[in-house]
Amino acid sequence: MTIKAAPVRINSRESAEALIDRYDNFLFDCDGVIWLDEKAIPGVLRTIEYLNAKGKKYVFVTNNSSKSRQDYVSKFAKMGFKGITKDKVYPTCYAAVAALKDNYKIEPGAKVWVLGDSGIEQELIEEGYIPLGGTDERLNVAFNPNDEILKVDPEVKAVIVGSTKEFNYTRIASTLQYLLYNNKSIPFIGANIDRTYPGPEGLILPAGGSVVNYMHYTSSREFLNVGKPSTVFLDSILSHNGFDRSKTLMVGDTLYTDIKFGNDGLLGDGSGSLLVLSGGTKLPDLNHLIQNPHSFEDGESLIPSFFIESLATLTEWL
Ligand SMILES: O=C(O)[C@H](O)[C@H](O)COP(=O)(O)O
Ligand SMILES: [Mg+2]
Repeated sequence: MTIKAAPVRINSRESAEALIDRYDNFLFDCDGVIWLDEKAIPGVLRTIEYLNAKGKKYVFVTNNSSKSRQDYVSKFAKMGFKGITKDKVYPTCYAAVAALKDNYKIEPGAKVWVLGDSGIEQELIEEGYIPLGGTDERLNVAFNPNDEILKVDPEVKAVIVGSTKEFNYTRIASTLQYLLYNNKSIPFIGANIDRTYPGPEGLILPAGGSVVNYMHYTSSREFLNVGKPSTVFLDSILSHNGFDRSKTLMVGDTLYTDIKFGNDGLLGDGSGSLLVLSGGTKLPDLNHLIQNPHSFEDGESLIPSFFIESLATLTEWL
């Protein structure tokens, strides 16, 4: 068994410069790294501008499925980030639709049931699929066992579940009908496994994985996780962008999604993960992991190569 070295703290000009020089490409998580809900984390924009000036390449990889790539383009622009185009943003609503085609060979034109926010619907429509469920207003009602919406449409070819702030019994019950239909034969795609995410005002909020796992439990069905730490997701991002794995760094705030993504994907020749403490993981959490890696499932794979207070701190040292 190999014991992973303790992460290196980026806390000097030399360590910050060495980190930036070492990597050509950066994968940035969003919630907890770039922003907390609708508020940009102070100073992060300056770090991105610094990387632009240095000619570094980067994309954003978020497990959040609530917004489409186009929505993210608008969100970045509103916060003052320049030149963030659709091809630089990888939310899991996009990854889920890619899985329909690549994993399940479901052709555009098919109907897909959605439990999740509008990002999934928008990405489905963009690829020529027909979303059902999702933000349909008929789901915003108190549960009624005679409701038409509980009747399965036999043309539905897959179910996608992701983050939603509209979680109610009518949505759960209607989604369950599809997951149980025809001997549980309709593919079940989950946008992520995140339990929580860091919201505004220091709030820790339920994330998409809590919705996905609710449906996993109630249906007794496994799901395909298309989000971080999926190596399929990572490989497709690296290949779309022509990023050399050994020169790429993953920057995130969650150990079991972001850091595992970078570590399992062997980024930076095995030293390609940077934890920021501006989101859901705090220093005591990291110390607890380092001291007790074996009390976590696959604990060694959760230990970052580097850590820093925030992405903004990187340029404060330069
Ligand atoms: O489902 C969610 O809400 C997401 O898991 C959560 O927002 C994490 O997103 P990320 O940190 O990957 O941007
Ligand atoms: Mg995050």
